[in-house]
Amino acid sequence: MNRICELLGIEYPIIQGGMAWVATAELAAAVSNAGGLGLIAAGGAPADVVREQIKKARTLTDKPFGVNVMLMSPFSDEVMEVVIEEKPAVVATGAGNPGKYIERLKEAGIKIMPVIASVAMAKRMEKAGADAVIAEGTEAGGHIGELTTMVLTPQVVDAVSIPVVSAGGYADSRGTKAAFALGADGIQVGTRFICSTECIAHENYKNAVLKAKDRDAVVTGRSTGAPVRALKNKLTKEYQRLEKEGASAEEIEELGVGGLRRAFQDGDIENGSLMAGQSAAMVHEIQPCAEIVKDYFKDVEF
Ligand SMILES: O=C(O)COc1ccc(-c2c[nH]c(CNC(=O)Nc3ncc(Sc4ccccn4)s3)n2)cc1
Repeated sequence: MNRICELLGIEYPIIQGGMAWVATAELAAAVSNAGGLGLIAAGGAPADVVREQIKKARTLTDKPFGVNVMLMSPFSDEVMEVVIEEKPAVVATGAGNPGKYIERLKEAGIKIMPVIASVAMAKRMEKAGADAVIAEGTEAGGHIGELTTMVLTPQVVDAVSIPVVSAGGYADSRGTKAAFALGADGIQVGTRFICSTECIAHENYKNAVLKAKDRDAVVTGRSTGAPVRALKNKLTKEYQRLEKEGASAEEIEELGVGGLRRAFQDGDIENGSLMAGQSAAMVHEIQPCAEIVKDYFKDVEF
């Protein structure tokens, strides 16, 4: 039995990435109904919004689903309180160290799967009691680490004995086979699910992903210590100009605030932050989640 399927009680060892603004209850429920594990993104939302999303997901699926808590959010403490009360099957975390929450999450019977971008962090999370780790390579969209999926995954597999989910750059079943060859127990996918029928991202955002070419998912913010991968547009060019001129972190941050909302809600594909990973160039159609999940496991033994 596949260790991720066993741990989470799911049919396919695929997790939908908890992308801020993009991963709503509708998307998470669709992926869970398709046999994977859907994650509701807490993103930067306040606790009551997350509670309402969990309740909504419960009306849309009776399969396991989770919540992805972005630890850079100013609301992360109160969001975690709601998660401990509402008890979704799983909590994934991003952009930080969930160590201080792990004991109470375990007491609540919730599985914990932190995203990590280094071997040291993977070891720290195993020691802290995580049930699995999501090793995310720099190919991923959004806030990223420096190591590629190809070298991070096998090193994390060698470093910990808990199940490893590999994330970053997975676009089709060739990637799934590669992930298993690298020793992973499952994969996490974000970008391709933006182009799912059930995702409520603006059509312009989805079309920008469909149009992306191999080098269009660029990184900004390395100079401020918060590297973020998004599709090349006026905003990323402005970011890169400021960074080249040695602008302050505040000036650069200022540019990014509201970037995700402008892209996701307003469909402003020039001034919005079109967060997406390098797999965008391999996404060619908008499909229902059920078709996407099946495609990742076409002719794949697990
Ligand atoms: O050492 C520590 O304390 C923590 O170390 C870590 C360092 C990095 C990570 C990490 C890397 N990737 C992830 C999971 N992915 C993400 O968290 N991706 C994200 N995308 C958009 C986000 S919201 C945002 C908006 C503007 C600027 C930055 N972020 S968060 N976590 C996790 C832990």
